Amino acid sequence: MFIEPRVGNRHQAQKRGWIEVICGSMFSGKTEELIRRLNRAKIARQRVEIFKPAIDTRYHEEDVVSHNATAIRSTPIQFANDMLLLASGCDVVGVDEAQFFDEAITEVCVHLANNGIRVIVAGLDMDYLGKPFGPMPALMGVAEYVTKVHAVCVQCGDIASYSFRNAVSQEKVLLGETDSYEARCRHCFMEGMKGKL
Ligand SMILES: Nc1ncnc2c1ncn2[C@@H]1O[C@H](COP(=O)(O)OP(=O)(O)O)[C@@H](O)[C@H]1O
Ligand SMILES: Cc1cn([C@H]2C[C@H](O)[C@@H](COP(=O)(O)O)O2)c(=O)[nH]c1=O
Ligand SMILES: [Zn+2]
Repeated sequence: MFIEPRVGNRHQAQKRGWIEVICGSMFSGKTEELIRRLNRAKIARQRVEIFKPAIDTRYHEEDVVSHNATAIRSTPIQFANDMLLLASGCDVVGVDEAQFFDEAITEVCVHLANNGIRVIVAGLDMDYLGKPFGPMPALMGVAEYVTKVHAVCVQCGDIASYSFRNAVSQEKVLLGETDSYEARCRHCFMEGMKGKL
């Protein structure tokens, strides 16, 4: 489990920022882990702002909601740059579904962290083809802490790192749940892809 780093006495007067990335497949617990960290920050009376891409309205217009129905209020935004203004004056910034944001998100997160903000970003590391998703590799590169979480393969029960798409669509972006996707291990993902290629 991720434990918040303690800032030593020498730095207590000075606000220090950093970047945390939570990545993995669909159903791996990224959103639950993001909400857990943000709730702990709120308990510590830190000022928290949470953002999600405006396109992700699957469960709720505004809340970030996990597949297990845990939820936290957020601000839907269209562009990563929107965070710069909205996050001013806060201690912690949380971002869900980061894979859907434009490439500018990396620079924005670096800017916020350089200005003393703890930035926690959750997102899919791979798309339905098993390829790196959008800005996630760049975000992992600039992060101090990267946590990869795993789902359970619905085919064999092993740990799952892949999001297998059942729906017939080749669009990179296709919002969905268990109706369109399955968490799968490498072996079961490759087996499923054989039938598609
Ligand atoms: N195949 C699966 N493996 C693990 N958890 C699953 C699976 N299918 C559904 N879940 C549920 O999804 C929850 C995690 O949801 P969430 O945090 O929203 O994941 P993510 O944001 O990574 O998609 C789990 O606690 C569990 O209740
Ligand atoms: C693999 C993959 C997923 N998506 C969509 C499907 C869901 O709406 C989100 C992921 O949500 P989660 O919180 O991680 O479960 O992304 C997509 O658009 N394209 C893909 O390749
Ligand atoms: Zn499997």
